[in-house]
Amino acid sequence: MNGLEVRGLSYRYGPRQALKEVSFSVPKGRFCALLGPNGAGKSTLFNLLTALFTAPEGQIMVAGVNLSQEPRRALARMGVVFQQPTLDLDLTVRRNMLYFAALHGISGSEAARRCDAALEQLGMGERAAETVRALNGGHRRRMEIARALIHRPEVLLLDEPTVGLDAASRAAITDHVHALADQGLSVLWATHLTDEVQDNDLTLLLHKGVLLAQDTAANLRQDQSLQDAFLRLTGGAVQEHGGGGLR
Ligand SMILES: Nc1ncnc2c1ncn2[C@@H]1O[C@H](COP(=O)(O)OP(=O)(O)OP(=O)(O)O)[C@@H](O)[C@H]1O
Repeated sequence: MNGLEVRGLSYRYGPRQALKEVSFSVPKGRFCALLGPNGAGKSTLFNLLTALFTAPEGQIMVAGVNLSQEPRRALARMGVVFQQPTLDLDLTVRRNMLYFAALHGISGSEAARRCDAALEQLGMGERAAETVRALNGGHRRRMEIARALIHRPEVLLLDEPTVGLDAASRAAITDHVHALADQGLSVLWATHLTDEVQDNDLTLLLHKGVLLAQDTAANLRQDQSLQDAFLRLTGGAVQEHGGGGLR
């Protein structure tokens, strides 16, 4: 069974078609990079996958559960890291985590155990007692990812999670999330930064609402850089931007 399965998904803002018949799947234990320049439709796709928008056409299955038919069950199988941080800066890392656990109906020693385990997975175990305000941007992001794991989801969605971070923090976070996929999680990672994608990753290239390609990064790029492969596939619509980015 796939972690995430999307079939024939379309979405319009009035006359503007933001997504057109998008279909893809992310198997269990795979890291899937959703690459696209600004305006490609990544945020629209995320809003549909997280049920913030309702899809008028198409089907989304989360770990085998139909999102439109059983939203609560489907969302319970999904962890989400949104582009905008949503942390209480004045609480400790642990308090933030426990609050989130409580929202999922997890409390007491079970919540404490899960909180410690999730923080360890992101290399954040020693930071549990610090207030979030004292953490740097990279550690705050890692904490948010740990928090998204506390209810043990099967699918993890991340919407441009490294925006605004330095190169070292970006590399640490991408490595941690690749390790989570290796442990069995299905990961969908939206980005416009090609250097966050590894050769073995599934890669979706979204451009103007259409999936132009889906394959491993190695197959897509062949003997080129991924950046150059994108230029080829998008007919030059994607331009180089600092840090291996697409705009
Ligand atoms: N509320 C809206 N009303 C009308 N058009 C919209 C709206 N939101 C997005 N769009 C359009 O839909 C298309 C897809 O936008 P979307 O924000 O999903 O792209 P994106 O890949 O997330 O881009 P970015 O990286 O800039 O966030 C774009 O053409 C955008 O202008």
